[in-house]
Amino acid sequence: MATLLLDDGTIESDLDEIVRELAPLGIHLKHYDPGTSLLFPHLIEQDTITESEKRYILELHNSVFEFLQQENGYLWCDLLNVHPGSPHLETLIATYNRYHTHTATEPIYVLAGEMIFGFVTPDGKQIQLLIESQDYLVIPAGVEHWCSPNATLNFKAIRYFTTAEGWLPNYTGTQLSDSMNKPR
Ligand SMILES: CSCCC(=O)/C(O)=C/O
Ligand SMILES: [Fe+2]
Ligand code: NI
Repeated sequence: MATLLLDDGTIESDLDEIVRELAPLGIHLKHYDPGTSLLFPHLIEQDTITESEKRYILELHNSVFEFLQQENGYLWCDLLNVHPGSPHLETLIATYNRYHTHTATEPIYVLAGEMIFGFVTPDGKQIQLLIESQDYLVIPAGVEHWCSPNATLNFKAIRYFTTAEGWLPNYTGTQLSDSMNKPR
């Protein structure tokens, strides 16, 4: 289940409260737990997944989540797998852990593991959202965010795309706030 860290150090774990905090940014967050992870438990627990295993997971996932593609007009999706042995892991982390926007919506459904997203609220405060398996997050085009795996470096998620080129980061230069790391 998702967890939200507010600028003043408050930690929210109530989904309705987190949804309320994210609403001014137009960010959508749901927790869909249709049991799809039971369709391929052994696959999402292993670090590496072969291309044919990815296709198998995507096929089963899409058979249950077809409504997401129909409701939102997603054109295609892929399975992102991050694990401690991922090639070019440092590059992937450095690519996305700086504030950026996309010209397209960034929808993501978490299959396993955790990922942290950072956002700037309309009043300029910075918040951090931890998403976990069965969380579905949709970041609207143009909304500033960064993202990074947590210390486990494990994350498997379905990424949906509404454009052919996918999510190209446009960096904004906003500095990550260190207010959360200051002693209280
Ligand atoms: C968590 S998805 C992988 C990183 C990415 O594509 C992105 O845009 C994060 O904001
Ligand atoms: Fe992004
Ligand atoms: Ni659940």
